Amino acid sequence: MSHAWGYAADNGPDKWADSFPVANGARQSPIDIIPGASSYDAGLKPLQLKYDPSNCLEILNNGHSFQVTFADDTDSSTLKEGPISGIYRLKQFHFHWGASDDKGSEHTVAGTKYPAELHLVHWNTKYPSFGEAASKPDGLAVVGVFLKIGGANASLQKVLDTFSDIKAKGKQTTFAGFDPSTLLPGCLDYWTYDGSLTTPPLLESVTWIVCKESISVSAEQMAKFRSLLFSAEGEKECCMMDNYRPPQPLKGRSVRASFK
Ligand SMILES: Cc1ccnc(S(N)(=O)=O)n1
Ligand SMILES: [Zn+2]
Repeated sequence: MSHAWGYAADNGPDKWADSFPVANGARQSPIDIIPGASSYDAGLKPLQLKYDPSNCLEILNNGHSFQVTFADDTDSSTLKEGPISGIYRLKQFHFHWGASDDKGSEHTVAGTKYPAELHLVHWNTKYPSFGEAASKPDGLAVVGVFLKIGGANASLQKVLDTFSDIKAKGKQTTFAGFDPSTLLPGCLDYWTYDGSLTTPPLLESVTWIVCKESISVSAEQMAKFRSLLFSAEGEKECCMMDNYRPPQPLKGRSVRASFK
């Protein structure tokens, strides 16, 4: 791929292996989660997510999605327990979504696609930084939450209200005091498996933790997601949608469930 990766026909997921051969690796993400084929593991602990809103810094359109970035210089916004050992710090959260409400999530559940999926990205503090951790097999832990069409989500609306400031690629704005735990479902039952980043560089360093319960989003709010642009100011406008990678081969991996 002579040009930057994206989600179009000429630079999308089917082309990523040209520049990132790990795209065909043994532990790629996302996957189709088949509940009946997952195995309940009584040894899996409840997730311990503790976030400090004062760590929330800014929101950025990075040309592939938008991300909310957190200060990660202390252990004040962390993921512990669950399937992981040690302390993982929250680095950022972002979303993936579709051009219509019948698609958009990266993980699927017995083939069911959701209109969007939230990813909360954490890195293992046994390593000195996110960048270092991202190259280690136990370096990252991403909590995935499905969005399902229903009532408007007041917490999500706080994020959507910044979109006029970050419409184009490269735009960012201050976003302080947001508590990402308000985007979590009430029940934190989860599936977990060993996987990868779902966008280049597709590093196989992620312990995936996918929540069984979804959060709500209204159809109007989903339309707002699609008002963002893949393109930068001055470029031909290209609406940001269908920024999801389809499920990848399981290649013998097992998926464990924290619930019966
Ligand atoms: C930080 C980061 C980079 C690439 N991909 C991901 S993702 N979609 O696997 O969470 N996160
Ligand atoms: Zn993601």
